[in-house]
Amino acid sequence: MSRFNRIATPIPDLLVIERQRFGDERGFLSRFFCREELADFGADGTIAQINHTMTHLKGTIRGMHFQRAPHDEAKFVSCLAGSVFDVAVDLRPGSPTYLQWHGEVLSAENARSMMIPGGFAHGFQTLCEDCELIYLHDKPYAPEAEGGLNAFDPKLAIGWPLPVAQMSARDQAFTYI
Ligand SMILES: Cc1cn([C@H]2C[C@H](O)[C@@H](COP(=O)(O)OP(=O)(O)O[C@H]3O[C@H](C)C(=O)[C@H](O)[C@H]3O)O2)c(=O)[nH]c1=O
Repeated sequence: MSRFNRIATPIPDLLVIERQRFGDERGFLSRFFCREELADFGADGTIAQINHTMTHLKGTIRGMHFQRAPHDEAKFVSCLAGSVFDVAVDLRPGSPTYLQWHGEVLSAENARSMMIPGGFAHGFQTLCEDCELIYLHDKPYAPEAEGGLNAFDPKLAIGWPLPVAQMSARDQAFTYI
């Protein structure tokens, strides 16, 4: 019996994973990640780095970030506090869904994660205050290989749900495609 539900998206290989919860009067236990079980969904299972972000202001956008090959990292993104609109953009050369984006609400409540293969840009907008995300990366941080898309690039036309409340200067400065 798998402890994860696999939810397909319109972009091949980009998946939403829903964690099952085993509840009792104390609360619940859920398996957060499982190399064996998620391998069935195409996850390589290598974890090179785990990052944790806290974002205080509702409406903040972080992204859209990626690392260039050979540092192009797969990410397993989960929200453990609050709720975010999580977005991945397909940057894989030759992909039939090249430059298409898909967004999902990830929250502490819905126990959903975005399983993002290498070759995607990633970003999110917070839907409430004090949102905490955990990222599992299959390759280490390589600042020299970092790139970014402008979250408001008309060529992407990402449907952010809220007016933007805050963005880093770096993110604001990303040029349009
Ligand atoms: C990504 C990363 C950053 N840093 C350092 C670099 C900066 O001094 C500081 C903040 O980095 P940055 O402003 O790039 O953080 P975010 O804007 O939240 O970027 C992240 O958020 C978007 C949505 C992502 O998908 C990426 O995982 C990541 O790029 O942490 C590290 O030391 N290690 C790391 O792995």
